[in-house]
Amino acid sequence: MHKLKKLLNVGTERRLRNAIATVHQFAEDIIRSRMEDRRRMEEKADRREEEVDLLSRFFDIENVSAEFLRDIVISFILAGRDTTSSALTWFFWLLSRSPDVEERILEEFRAVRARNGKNAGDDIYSFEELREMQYLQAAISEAMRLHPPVAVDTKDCLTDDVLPDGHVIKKGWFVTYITYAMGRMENIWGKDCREFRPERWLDSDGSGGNAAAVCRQESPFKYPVFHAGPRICLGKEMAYIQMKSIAATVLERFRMDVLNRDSCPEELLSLTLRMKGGLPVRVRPRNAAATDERSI
Ligand code: HEM
Repeated sequence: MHKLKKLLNVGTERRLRNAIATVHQFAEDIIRSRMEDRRRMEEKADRREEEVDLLSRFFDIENVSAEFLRDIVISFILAGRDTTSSALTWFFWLLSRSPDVEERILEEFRAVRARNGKNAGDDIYSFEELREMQYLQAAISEAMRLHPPVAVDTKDCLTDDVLPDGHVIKKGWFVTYITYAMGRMENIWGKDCREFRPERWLDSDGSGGNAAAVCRQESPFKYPVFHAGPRICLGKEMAYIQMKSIAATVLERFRMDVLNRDSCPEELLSLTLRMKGGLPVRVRPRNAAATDERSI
């Protein structure tokens, strides 16, 4: 039926075609506006290397086509936006139920600020300072173990194959792995697999302000949150930097009181694992009176 609908451009196929056109237009507008910025900067001879953004770097590829640029923009928006926001939503919810974890994260901020001769709230954290935040890295990794942004992933087999464990796969079959289930399996993560325990990621337990504790890099085949093998997520490092930067900036300045934190939010499985209804929170500046607050 869908082939007929496509030929006649009716029903769901018509809606799909219109939706694709909207997405393409959105991406093309971003490219046009970036190209104009770049032209203006070049006219003013004001193009500093460190200010060249990711998209502009693709402009420099020889014979790059308009379609290629458009698809790059769409890939990065689809792959990089909903994933990190899903991870942070679940992270903030888990944190609201684990005040001891939050306190350890705040302790880490204080230690990083002190090491770099700064005070809380001075300016946003530098790339190097974010790297030093190994406990925060562990807490975010642990949140994504329990609530992976890409909870289910499916591959289409191009030729007959045999998996390492001997399973035969035929051309055209779909193979699905469920990252969500793998993150909660006792034989992978141990008896406390359902607990939110960032310490499981640290090479030493790091308690008592031990700055040497390092967040372990798990095998992607044990922790396929970013997929594994040759098609592993290209934005993994960028994703950690973004998430740590947002978590650090928000948590250092604000207290996030999650409303209904004792009820478990409903999970919505789409391309990413979303939280039904979002995460309503009451925000107030740290160290401010309880009355000075906003709900969002
Ligand atoms: C918490 C955040 C993120 C998670 C959990 C995540 C997860 C994943 C997963 C599971 C895949 C494999 C999809 C598949 O092949 O079926 C993937 C691919 C990809 N991701 Fe991410 N991602 C995240 C953030 C980002 C960011 C921020 C970017 C870029 C700005 C990005 C760019 C990409 C790209 C380009 C691919 C395709 C790689 C390829 O097919 O060779 N991702 N990601």
